[in-house]
Amino acid sequence: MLDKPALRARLRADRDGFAAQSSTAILAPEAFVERLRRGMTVATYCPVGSEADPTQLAAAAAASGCTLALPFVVDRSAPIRFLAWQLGEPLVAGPFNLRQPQPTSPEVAPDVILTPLVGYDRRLNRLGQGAGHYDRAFARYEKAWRVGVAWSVQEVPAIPADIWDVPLHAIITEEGMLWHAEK
Ligand SMILES: Nc1nc2c(c(=O)[nH]1)N(C=O)[C@@H](CNc1ccc(C(=O)N[C@@H](CCC(=O)O)C(=O)O)cc1)CN2
Ligand SMILES: Nc1ncnc2c1ncn2[C@@H]1O[C@H](COP(=O)(O)OP(=O)(O)OP(=O)(O)O)[C@@H](O)[C@H]1O
Repeated sequence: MLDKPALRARLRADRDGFAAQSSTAILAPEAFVERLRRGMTVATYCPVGSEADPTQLAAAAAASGCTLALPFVVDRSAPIRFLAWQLGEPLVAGPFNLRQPQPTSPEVAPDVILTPLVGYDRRLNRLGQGAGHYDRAFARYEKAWRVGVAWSVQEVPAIPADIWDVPLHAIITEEGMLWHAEK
């Protein structure tokens, strides 16, 4: 099995290749929308490069009366903070080519975390950027519903999991939603 750095390099290249020739979008599956409730806080993200675009999921959450939030990071080592944000509200340039909310936006606790990822497997293990930002956020907000968002080309047979890796509850791709119904 490839180690995490080798798998990341290969999957980033696969994702770039897929995004360059594809014009599909990720739509909000019914099973996702059904779980949303008015007043929930849903953390989305602004895609960078060839990452899957969660805009339709965020729009469905806003339409269901949820409050949106975006991750805010300062560097590799400091944890993510989720800051309140509304669709269309201006963003500022951050590290790693990210676009982030104004740092003065209020911090919020997410009930649903739409999570970017580099790779996933059908057991809902996730491979991220390697900074541990989301793994640490999952440990802090352990009750949140963890939903990975990806292109289907990012699926691999098995992600090598470390002890701190927290599996997802669901993964949404352009092909639909993969999840285990108990959570
Ligand atoms: N769109 C988006 N927002 C996000 C993340 C993410 O993965 N995607 N994060 C997830 O944790 C957090 C930011 N953390 C990050 C940590 C490391 C790198 C990083 O190492 N990027 C590579 C380039 C990746 C590529 O080529 O695709 C780099 O800068 O070399 C990026 C983001 C919060 N916001
Ligand atoms: N709960 C945690 N508390 C503190 N450090 C953590 C925690 N979870 C992960 N880390 C640290 O984060 C680093 C990166 O982990 P890993 O390579 O698994 O990241 P990843 O799965 O790519 O995901 P992501 O960066 O998106 O969370 C590791 O050095 C690990 O020690």
